[in-house]
Amino acid sequence: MAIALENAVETEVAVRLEDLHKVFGTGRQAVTALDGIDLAVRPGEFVCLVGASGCGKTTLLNLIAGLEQPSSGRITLTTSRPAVMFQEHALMPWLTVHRNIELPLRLAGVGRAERAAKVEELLSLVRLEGTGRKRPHELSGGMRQRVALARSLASAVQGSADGKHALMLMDEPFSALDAITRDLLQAELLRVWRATGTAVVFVTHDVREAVRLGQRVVLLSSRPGRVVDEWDVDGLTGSDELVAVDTIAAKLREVISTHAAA
Ligand SMILES: Nc1ncnc2c1ncn2[C@@H]1O[C@H](COP(=O)(O)OP(=O)(O)OP(=O)(O)O)[C@@H](O)[C@H]1O
Repeated sequence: MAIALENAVETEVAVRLEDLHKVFGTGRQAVTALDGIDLAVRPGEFVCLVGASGCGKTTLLNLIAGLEQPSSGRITLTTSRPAVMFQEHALMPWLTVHRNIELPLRLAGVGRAERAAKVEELLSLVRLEGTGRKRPHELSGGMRQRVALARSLASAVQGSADGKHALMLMDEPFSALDAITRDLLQAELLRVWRATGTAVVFVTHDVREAVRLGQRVVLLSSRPGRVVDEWDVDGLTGSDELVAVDTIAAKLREVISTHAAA
């Protein structure tokens, strides 16, 4: 069980998971959430994790983020400390948008002038110019998630200032939004991802979202979570994209029904 930080330039892997296990509780109460996960993510790669509810997607992100410790196995990050974005925006309600976004920079000891410039840049990147003085409750749900995205980017990009690759871990960040807002934010995320070159591990139970966003889709089985299959979906459009969605959704249904019958 180890989380190793290595020099990014020496390897083409941003994240490597080797035979990762996670068991919650002990004895008869024990729940095996993850049962031997092997996965590698390249620098700048966008990987989507899909799977049925309870298959361990969030647990996997928490392990990569260092919020939980693995029961066994190895996690290697060549990146700076990963930035995390959850379904709930988790903004500080008493802070303005500007203050929320600059928080990771402040914690990293970045000077005032540089912080201000960076926040302006990030606000423009997520198309929220002019909202810096507002507080979260004055914004729509979609705008709040944009602020959360900007804050995660601040954290990811700041961490990568030392020359390491950036990594963002996203746990169903758009699932609480209405379909139109979700669609817009997916497009925004892709634009921002291309602009920043950060690696992304994105958890969703929505296969369509996974195929639209990801370069690679990884399917996890349910309890215990294992990697069942993966698909290269980079650059698919039109009918190819629809075929990929159908194929992955069929496999997901199969995994769910196998689990239900077990
Ligand atoms: N802190 C914990 N203590 C005990 N069991 C846990 C804990 N966290 C997760 N689990 C269990 O581990 C399994 C995986 O949970 P996890 O939240 O990672 O799944 P998930 O795929 O993210 O689910 P969902 O899609 O519903 O969010 C579940 O059976 C869950 O009950």
